[in-house]
Amino acid sequence: MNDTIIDSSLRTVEWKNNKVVMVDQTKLPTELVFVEYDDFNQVANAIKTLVVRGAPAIGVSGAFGLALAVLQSHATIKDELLSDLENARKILFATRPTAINLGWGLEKIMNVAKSGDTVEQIKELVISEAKKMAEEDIEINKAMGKNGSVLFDDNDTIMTHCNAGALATVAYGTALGVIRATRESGKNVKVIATETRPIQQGSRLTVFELKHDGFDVSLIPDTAVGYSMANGLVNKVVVGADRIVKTGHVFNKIGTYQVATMAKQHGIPFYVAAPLSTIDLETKAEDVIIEMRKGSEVTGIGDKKTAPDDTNVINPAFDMTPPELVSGIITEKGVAKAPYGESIPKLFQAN
Ligand SMILES: CSC[C@@H](O)[C@@H](O)C(=O)COP(=O)(O)O
Repeated sequence: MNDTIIDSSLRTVEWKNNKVVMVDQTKLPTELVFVEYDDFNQVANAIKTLVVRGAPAIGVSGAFGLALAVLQSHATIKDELLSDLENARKILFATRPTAINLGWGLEKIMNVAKSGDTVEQIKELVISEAKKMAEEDIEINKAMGKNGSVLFDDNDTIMTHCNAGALATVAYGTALGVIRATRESGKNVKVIATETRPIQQGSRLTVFELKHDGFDVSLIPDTAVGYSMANGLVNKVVVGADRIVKTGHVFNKIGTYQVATMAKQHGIPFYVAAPLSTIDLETKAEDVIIEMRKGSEVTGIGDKKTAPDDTNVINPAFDMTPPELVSGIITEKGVAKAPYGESIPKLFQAN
């Protein structure tokens, strides 16, 4: 680990001197490395290879990718610039299919671009909107944290899965934002983080950022979720989400469904924290695409092989948790409870 100071000003992704700067999450927890991009194709590759990951963080990264695309374009008229942007949008959009925030961020920027008249004006509009989205992400996470903190009590031990933390957002986090806000409200909480095989976002990222932040955090293998719940080691769960549909079906990191099912079995409240930008009012649960990733993530850990050659692998990156397992959905506009078909649309009316 280099000696870069990690403090509350650390941004997972940001715009600096007409470049996109990101924490390279593939290097954590051993090295804190920042990468700098001036080409939207590099941003697309960073999203695809998980240099940057987490639904809100890839939403903002997509927006910054389009901000680079306006700077890269040689267009002299509006239509040419919009066509260059559309080309970049498609490349960025094709990187990862499940988290809706990516498409949301790209669409937001495209709409802003279309509202401009001249090439110069569009360039300014796109860059300032992308920067605004990054700043708003932090505000939204803090509002979400505050709304969620009332659901947690002094001395709770909270389980979380994957990384829905500062590193999955621009800063502060969604599920970990709720945990941070709970502590900021004066309550003492402990955290149990699942390892989250195969890419280990739990051990590499969640434990890294919570330890850095001075939390009492314990790491468990994914296989110890049932043990922890059955033995009274945990009394609440909060996770993030990559997409939530109108019916309250939650798409999140693979393994979330197992955690939620086990929580139901033990009468442990299971909460989901996500911004409104993660909610998809249009798509039906059965139509959401689950990203399937390469088998080598499962047949090895890093460079070390852990399965025989030519092993068949099924490696879905996300799963779906049905609404009957979800105790509440925490957003920046309030907490939705079942029936979600009614409470989720109401969150948008409050907007
Ligand atoms: C706040 S993002 C939602 C998370 O809970 C989680 O599913 C996640 O980190 C996203 O997966 P990832 O594959 O790491 O991009």
